[in-house]
Amino acid sequence: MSLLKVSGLGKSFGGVRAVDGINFELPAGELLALIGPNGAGKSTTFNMVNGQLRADSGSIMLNGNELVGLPPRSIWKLGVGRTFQIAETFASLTAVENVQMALLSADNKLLSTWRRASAYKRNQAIDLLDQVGMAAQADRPCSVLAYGDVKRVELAIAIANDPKLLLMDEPTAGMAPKERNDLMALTKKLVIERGMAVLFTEHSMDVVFAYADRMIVLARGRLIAEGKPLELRDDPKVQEVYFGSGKTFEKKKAAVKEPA
Ligand SMILES: Nc1ncnc2c1ncn2[C@@H]1O[C@H](COP(=O)(O)OP(=O)(O)OP(=O)(O)O)[C@@H](O)[C@H]1O
Repeated sequence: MSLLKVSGLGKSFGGVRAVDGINFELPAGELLALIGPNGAGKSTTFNMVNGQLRADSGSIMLNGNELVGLPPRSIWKLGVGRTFQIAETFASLTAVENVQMALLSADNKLLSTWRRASAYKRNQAIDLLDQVGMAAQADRPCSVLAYGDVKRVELAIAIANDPKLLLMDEPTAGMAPKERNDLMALTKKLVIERGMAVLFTEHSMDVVFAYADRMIVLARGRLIAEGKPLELRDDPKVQEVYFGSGKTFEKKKAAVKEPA
């Protein structure tokens, strides 16, 4: 049985069918990329899986539990984690304190009850930092860390609750190629070591081809293709909506920065 089974999932905003009856499965231990052009329905799909948006139709089963209709915290408790962007970490806290905060939250403890803040599960927090290669920088404030290192701390925070499924929304956005590869290699290592599944959106096709075990392609809310990335590269439907435009997302983004 797959860890995640999405069936007939749909969501409309007014007259726009943002997600139009999609089906896919994700087994444990797999890195699955969700790709598609702007407005394809990727974020809407993500937000339905983590409970921020309620689906209009369909089902999202995690290990036999229906997630549709549950609030985000219940979904998180059932084992769906997500990475948060840099702005959402506490930059003035040290790396280990950030992970300790995540452990507190996982244990349902409030900050006000955290009497000995610096002592709370410090060893466990250091162990999590060790898993992402950041133990040596545990006591440095996140504000002074390199961008790629902050991303590693974010990963440690995301795995503090021991998720079965980790959602990563554009994990490598804004990173240089070397940092991207390091982060995705680390993600792959965690997937293998922890038997965790990862669903991620990604604009860099290089990252998808190098690291995703499988990918699903959305266009206008519909799932138009799924399979191994290198097998889908030549799929005419994928080329038409994605590569066939002659523009990758990267080029599009670069074009925006160019003077008119
Ligand atoms: N809150 C909302 N209200 C109205 N329309 C929305 C809302 N959220 C998304 N949409 C519409 O739903 C469609 C899918 O949007 P979505 O953000 O899921 O796409 P995406 O694939 O994540 O795009 P991008 O790559 O640009 O982030 C789009 O037409 C978008 O305008």
